[in-house]
Amino acid sequence: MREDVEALDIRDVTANWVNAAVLSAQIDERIKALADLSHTPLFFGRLDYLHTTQEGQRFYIGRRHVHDADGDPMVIDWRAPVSQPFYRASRKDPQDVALRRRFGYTGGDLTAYEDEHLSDPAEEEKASRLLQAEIERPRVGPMRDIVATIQPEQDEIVRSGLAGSVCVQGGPGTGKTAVGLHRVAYLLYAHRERLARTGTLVIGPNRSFLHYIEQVLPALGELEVRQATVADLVAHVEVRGTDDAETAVVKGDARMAEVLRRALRSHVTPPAEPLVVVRGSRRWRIPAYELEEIVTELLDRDIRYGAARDALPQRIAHAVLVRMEQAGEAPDDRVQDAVARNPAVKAVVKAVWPAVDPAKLVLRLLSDADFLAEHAAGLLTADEQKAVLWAKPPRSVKSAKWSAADAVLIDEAADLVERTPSLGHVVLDEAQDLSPMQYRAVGRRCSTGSATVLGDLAQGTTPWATASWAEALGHLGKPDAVVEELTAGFRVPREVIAYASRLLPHMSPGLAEVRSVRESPGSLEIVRCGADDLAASVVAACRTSLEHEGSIGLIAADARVPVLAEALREAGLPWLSPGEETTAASRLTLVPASLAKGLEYDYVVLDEPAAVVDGEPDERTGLRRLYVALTRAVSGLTVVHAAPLPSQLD
Ligand SMILES: Nc1ncnc2c1ncn2[C@@H]1O[C@H](COP(=O)(O)OP(=O)(O)OP(=O)(O)O)[C@@H](O)[C@H]1O
Repeated sequence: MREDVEALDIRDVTANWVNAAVLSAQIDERIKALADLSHTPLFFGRLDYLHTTQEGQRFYIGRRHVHDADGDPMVIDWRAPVSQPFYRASRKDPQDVALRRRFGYTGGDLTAYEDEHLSDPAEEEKASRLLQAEIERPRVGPMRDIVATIQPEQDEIVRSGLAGSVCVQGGPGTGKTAVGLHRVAYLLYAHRERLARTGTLVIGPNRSFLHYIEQVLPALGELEVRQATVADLVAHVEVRGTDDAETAVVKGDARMAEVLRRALRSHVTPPAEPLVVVRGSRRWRIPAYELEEIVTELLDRDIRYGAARDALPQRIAHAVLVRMEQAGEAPDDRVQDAVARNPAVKAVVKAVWPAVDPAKLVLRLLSDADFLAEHAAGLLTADEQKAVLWAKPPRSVKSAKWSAADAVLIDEAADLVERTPSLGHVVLDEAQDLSPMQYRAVGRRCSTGSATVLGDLAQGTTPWATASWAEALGHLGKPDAVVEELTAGFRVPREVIAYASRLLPHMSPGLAEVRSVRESPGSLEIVRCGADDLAASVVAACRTSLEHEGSIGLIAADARVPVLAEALREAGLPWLSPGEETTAASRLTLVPASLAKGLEYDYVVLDEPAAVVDGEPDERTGLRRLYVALTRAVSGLTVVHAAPLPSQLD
């Protein structure tokens, strides 16, 4: 295929040099896309259909489509409809599949295969060893794709249609992130043209997380997907300030949207004076009550403040034209445009419907107690108003110490003034941590598209973390999204997840425990030491973990990170920070507990669980943070503690 593209002669098919340059750039892209990747085999599966239906057809399934010299398919793209039974067929529902074969590779070499004769009642169901080997394959570098081993319940989410939004609740390591990314790849395949026009976006909690997942889609051949944090989306101002929890909760509450709406609309002042337009020798007069009718009509219609402001001069001009017609004139559109641009009309618009800068509007709300009280009446209590008001009001938008929550308020105000363009599809990962106002900010970026919302209520660690998906989806503007639950755990071995799940009843009662698909006895070790030996014991545990292949994460309460960094330095153990790529030479990452969410390591050493819990403002958040830290390990977890373990782990 590559040689075919390389041999293309475009001299006779291009009309001019621009065409030629564009076409040859496209050809270069195609050649690049067809490059061999030494560790990525062309196919990972085979399906043989029963003779009765597909004439005994046999398909090889891979990451991309491959055809032979005659153009006949040799490998089918995993996203094509014919590939679907590879992921979905089962003994209960064989979907006409006689044989499903999975291929195993080591490096780029074919080293194993596994057969299932789905239509043979005599054959027993067995757990896939290739799946287990794939999960336990040591990790170096960023997250990998899972195309070869997507599970049936995951596949249903991956292939659900573009029209509907989906929300996935799933415990740690159930594959939510993987499913979300593969869904984007699937949607781009199934709706390529539409999404190329409207765009797709993946939203993650922080830079290091985005860095960790950024290679998955390119490895599947999808290079066009944007990635961002919520903060990136609302970067209208520079964020230099922070809020205490109480303030941030009020600022993130959906009631703030109504406060902003009222405050913005309060800028519209009913006209008190009539309008007089002079044209040539004639004067046209529109009385104040008629201007007011026009303004009221625009206010009542649900259009953006800015759009209404743009429409107002034409509405007024129309009223003038009606007067002209009544007087026997025959004005045309050009006259209407000229009237709309008349200085008298412009002056009315400026007085009645002034331009509003979103950041200035928020600045005033947070600085001016009376202005806030007027628009928050009946919405925010006196205490809540006090919580959001700045103690020392800044002088200008530039000098204000905006917080992350303020930036979201400005985004809301900006959208009230001018509609935020919507993308075709948005994937929102770690969604449980968003405030209602943040959900709204994401929601307006997919208002005419659809969303995939991924999260785990038990891992919510912000003071505003959502308590129910129904509520969150309401704020997102997708109340009809289907909520799916993933309960099979791929990352964390059974023993470790069972240990972490002891926390569930104390922090998120009612949520289902993850069922691990992997039994790995000996994967959990708990080491007790004296307070003076803690750092040394942690370093020793890291050394032991480093004897294994793969990545090692040392997770600790944020406050303990400097102490441990020093201990590692003294011991001569090099380490990385989250977001820095692990390599074969550098495999140990020192992870503050606040950044551990969404990440994973082959072996994890967890420093002093009690400190992780105590690092949070309340016990529930502390236990949730600990739950996140306890569920990052793929092959082994060593917990090292000097202080007593939190009693909920007993
Ligand atoms: N079907 C699968 N085949 C192979 N590996 C899988 C499969 N599903 C998930 N995994 C692996 O399990 C691990 C956890 O997946 P992922 O990070 O997507 O889970 P998550 O639900 O987002 O976890 P968390 O809640 O901790 O963020 C990853 O290494 C992923 O590649």
